[in-house]
Amino acid sequence: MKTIYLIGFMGSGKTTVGKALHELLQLPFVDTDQWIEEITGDSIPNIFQLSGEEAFRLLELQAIQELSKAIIATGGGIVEKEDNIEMMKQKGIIIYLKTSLKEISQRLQNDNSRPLWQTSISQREQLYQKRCHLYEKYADKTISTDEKTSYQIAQEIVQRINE
Ligand SMILES: Nc1ncnc2c1ncn2[C@@H]1O[C@H](COP(=O)(O)OP(=O)(O)OP(=O)(O)O)[C@@H](O)[C@H]1O
Ligand SMILES: O=C(O)C1=C[C@@H](O)[C@@H](O)[C@H](O)C1
Repeated sequence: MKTIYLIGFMGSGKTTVGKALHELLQLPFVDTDQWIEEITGDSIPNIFQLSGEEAFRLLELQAIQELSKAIIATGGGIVEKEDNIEMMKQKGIIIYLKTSLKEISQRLQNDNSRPLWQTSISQREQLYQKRCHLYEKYADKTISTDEKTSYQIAQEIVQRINE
C-alpha cells in the first residue's frame, strides 16, 4: 500500500480526518505530533520552549523517515523542510486539506497546545499565506474542508485517490 500523507495548516483537521480515513479504509493511522510526543516523552509546547523550533523540525524529519505504510497526519510545518517533501513524494501520496483561516480561527479559538498559534493575528495571517503557497505547491490532491464533516472529507479523499 501507498502511504497517505495529510498536510495542511494547524487546525485543518489532519488528525480528525486521518482517524475517519482509518475507519473507512481499515489502514493504520499515525499522527506525527503524537509520535514525537511518545518518543520524546514530552509535550510539543515543552519541546518548543526547551529545545526550540529547529529541534522540533528535526524530530519531524525523523518521523517522516521512520513512518510509512499508513495514513499519516503530519504537523502543519512539515512543508518547511524540502527533505520531508522528497521522502513523502517517494513513499506515497500527499493530500492537502485546505481550510480557510476564518474557519481555523473558530476551531482554534481556545487552543493553547500549538506554539505557533499563540501569536498575533497578523503573524498567524503571514504564516497562513506562506504555508498555503507551499501546501498547494507540494500536494498531489487538494480537498477543501470548510463546511464538511470529517467523514465527508474522508470519503472525498478515497474518491479522489481512486480517480
Ligand atoms: N471538518 C471539521 N469540521 C469541524 N471541526 C473540525 C473538522 N475537522 C477538525 N475539526 C476540529 O478542529 C480542531 C483541530 O482539528 P485537528 O486536531 O484534527 O487538526 P490538525 O490539522 O491535526 O491540527 P495540527 O496540525 O495543529 O495538529 C479540533 O477541535 C477538531 O475537532
Ligand atoms: O504549524 C506548525 O508548525 C505546527 C503545527 C502542529 O501540528 C505541531 O506540529 C507544532 O505545533 C507546529
